[in-house]
Amino acid sequence: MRIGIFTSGGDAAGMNPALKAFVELTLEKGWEPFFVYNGLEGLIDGKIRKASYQDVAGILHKGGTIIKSSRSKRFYDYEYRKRAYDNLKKHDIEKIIVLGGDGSFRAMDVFFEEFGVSFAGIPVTIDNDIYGTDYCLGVDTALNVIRMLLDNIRDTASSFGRAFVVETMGRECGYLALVSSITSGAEICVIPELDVDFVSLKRRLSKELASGRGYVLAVVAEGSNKTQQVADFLKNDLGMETRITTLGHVQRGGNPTVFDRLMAYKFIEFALENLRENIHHMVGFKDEKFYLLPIKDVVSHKYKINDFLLKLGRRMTR
Ligand SMILES: Nc1ncnc2c1ncn2[C@@H]1O[C@H](COP(=O)(O)OP(=O)(O)O)[C@@H](O)[C@H]1O
Ligand SMILES: O=P(O)(O)OC[C@H]1O[C@](O)(COP(=O)(O)O)[C@@H](O)[C@@H]1O
Repeated sequence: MRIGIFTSGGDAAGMNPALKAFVELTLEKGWEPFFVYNGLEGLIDGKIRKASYQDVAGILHKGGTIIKSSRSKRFYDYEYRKRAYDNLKKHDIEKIIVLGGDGSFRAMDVFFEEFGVSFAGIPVTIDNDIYGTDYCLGVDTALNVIRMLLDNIRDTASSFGRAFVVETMGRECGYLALVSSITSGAEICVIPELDVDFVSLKRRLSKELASGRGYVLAVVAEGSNKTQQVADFLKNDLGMETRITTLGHVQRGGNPTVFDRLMAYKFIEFALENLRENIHHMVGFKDEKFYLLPIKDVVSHKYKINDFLLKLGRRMTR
């Protein structure tokens, strides 16, 4: 059997370990692994090549994706999806594994409906915002990168007695900011999922500053659109010298953590074990178990951060 794999949408650490696992486990099964380079764009352009052990040697520790990723405007048009299908047929590729987010899964589901190409989607995004899975590959590495950066910012914040507003990525989801706030001991956490009570915050932080607090760290999710507002609050209401740091794409890079490397193997193994005819599902990880969820269920629901984490985060909003 010939199986293709591609990486699509925002890259994340864990993609390379997953590619390595894919080649090794596919060859062990006596199947033929193929790489589609450059995501959906490469599928349209026929950038498809048989993969070998050599291709995946020495990549386990690398962030990003050695086969490149893309966002594709063309894939929204039937004409280009047909071209993509013809490319797969040319190589006799029967099934696909896609490493990406819900956008990529949606794209492949449309493709499945039109051409019947079975596929398994493995959730990979630093945002950890996909319905049906507690964990998306790459989020652990991103959180560790953010932790390191927040620790660095704390060093300078405390040295100067300043307030820092640190903006994380995450699109509309506050997961990265929330977990980072909790695990870095931030004083303020602002995410789209929680309301902020600036009056209570002022009361609490004024008291703390009066009794010796030397600096303030606020972590703000990009999706809340409140970075400037929080900075203005710290400057005007608390009278603090304030700086904004937007972490940006540094959060997407870095070598994958042990956890992401291990999870990459587990996700791929489960996907290959279940890559039957007519599969058009995501491999989810819930309550410590892998399972399959139809893509239509994934894309028709919104991911919700669990209540326990939200409860911990709420303390930093007031
Ligand atoms: N409804 C759709 N029909 C066709 N292609 C789609 C559809 N939705 C998403 N895509 C394709 O999937 C790509 C990846 O989606 P995107 O949201 O950018 O990333 P992610 O997979 O990380 O969520 C898009 O650039 C687009 O080419
Ligand atoms: O790299 P780009 O195109 O600037 O996109 C930035 C976005 O990609 C992400 O890093 C990852 O998002 P996806 O995994 O959904 O693609 C977001 O957190 C961020 O908002």
